[in-house]
Amino acid sequence: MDGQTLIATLALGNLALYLALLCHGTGRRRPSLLSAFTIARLCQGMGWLILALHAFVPTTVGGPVAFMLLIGGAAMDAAGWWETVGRPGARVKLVRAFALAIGAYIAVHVAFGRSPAAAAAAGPWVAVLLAAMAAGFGLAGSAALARGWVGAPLLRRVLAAINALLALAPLALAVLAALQPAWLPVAPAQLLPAVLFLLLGGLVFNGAGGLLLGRNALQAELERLETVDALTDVPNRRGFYQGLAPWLALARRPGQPTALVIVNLDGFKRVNDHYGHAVGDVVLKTIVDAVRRQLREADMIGRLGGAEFALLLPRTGLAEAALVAERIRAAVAALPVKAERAVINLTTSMGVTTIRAEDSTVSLFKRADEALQAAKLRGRNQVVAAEPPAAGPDDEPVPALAAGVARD
Ligand SMILES: Nc1nc2c(ncn2[C@@H]2O[C@H](COP(=O)(O)OP(=O)(O)OP(=O)(O)O)[C@@H](O)[C@H]2O)c(=O)[nH]1
Repeated sequence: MDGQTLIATLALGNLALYLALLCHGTGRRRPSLLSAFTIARLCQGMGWLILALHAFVPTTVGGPVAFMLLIGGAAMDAAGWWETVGRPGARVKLVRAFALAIGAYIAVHVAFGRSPAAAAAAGPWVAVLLAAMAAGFGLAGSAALARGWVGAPLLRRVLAAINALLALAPLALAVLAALQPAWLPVAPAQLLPAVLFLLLGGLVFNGAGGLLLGRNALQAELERLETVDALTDVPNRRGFYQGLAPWLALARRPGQPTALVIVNLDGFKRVNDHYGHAVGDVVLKTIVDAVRRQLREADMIGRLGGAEFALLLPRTGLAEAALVAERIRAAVAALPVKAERAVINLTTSMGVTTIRAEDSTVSLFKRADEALQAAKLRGRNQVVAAEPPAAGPDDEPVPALAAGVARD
């Protein structure tokens, strides 16, 4: 294929991908009009199109505009890779770097554009400058893909390597053409189809690779949401039960006790009714954060549903667990939650128990729930501990509960 056909193919390929990305989006989800990859495809499609239509567009204007669109597309591709690995903030830095690149290119263009002789002499170095800019953005994308190299999926590592190659190969050729053209096997102009061919391969590989990476990320997120609550980012009921299972098994052996606390927000329905669901969500997240701050590293918090949470406190007896619960109750009661223009104060009721040798998940939660219902019945904003198991003749006496904590 000759250079012109390859340029037209690159224009068509980028614009076709742009249209596909525009139409992407399921159900009520809007097409990804502003996603970095969508902008990148539009920029590069237009850049290559201007070059393909060189017979109709004056070179003095068309050339610089096309190259800037191509470099802008490379910057957006890098931003897209950073978005793919969960760092959308990188886009701002890359846009700033692109603004600097434009400034440098315009300065060079103005400096050498006045005399045709100077422009011809500077030509190879302008090519080096453009290749260096593209390489910089290509390597920025490659760095995003290479994050956490050892644990990263194979596809990401291959994409990182290919993008680094696609960034460095044209730069190396441009430098060689400027410094030692005699070392090149063919004239620099004849290398153009090879470079374009490489870029075309990169477009197809990156398009397919990006799509597969996106699908993998979605799959991983769906698997995560099977055990994690999307709103509060703590284990959901299933995740909590999974974390609880080994402790239930351990309780069959004599040893350190493990406590379970059920936490329920008092009158949470009124928050939703009065301020709306969005404010209710903020309140839930803020209270989960406050509770987390009161827990140890080994403790676990999970969301059972609605405004109800469970705490697993390993190596904690009934009296100590009641103390922890009381500390959490006081912390939440003293916490003013700021949401929109409202400041909301909420209280919690809690039921506390410890895992017994004969417990199943059902019997354990039933006991903690009964203690919680007792706390609600006694007026809310309090902690109630379930009755400890009846002591056998050889058992140690059960220690007294903390002052201010009731026993069911
Ligand atoms: N904002 C928000 N609200 C939720 C969510 N899940 C459940 N809810 C609401 O949480 C409220 C739970 O209320 P309940 O626990 O039944 O009752 P309450 O008003 O807290 O009263 P008591 O528990 O009796 O003190 C209901 O209004 C649910 O609609 C959620 O993810 N976000």
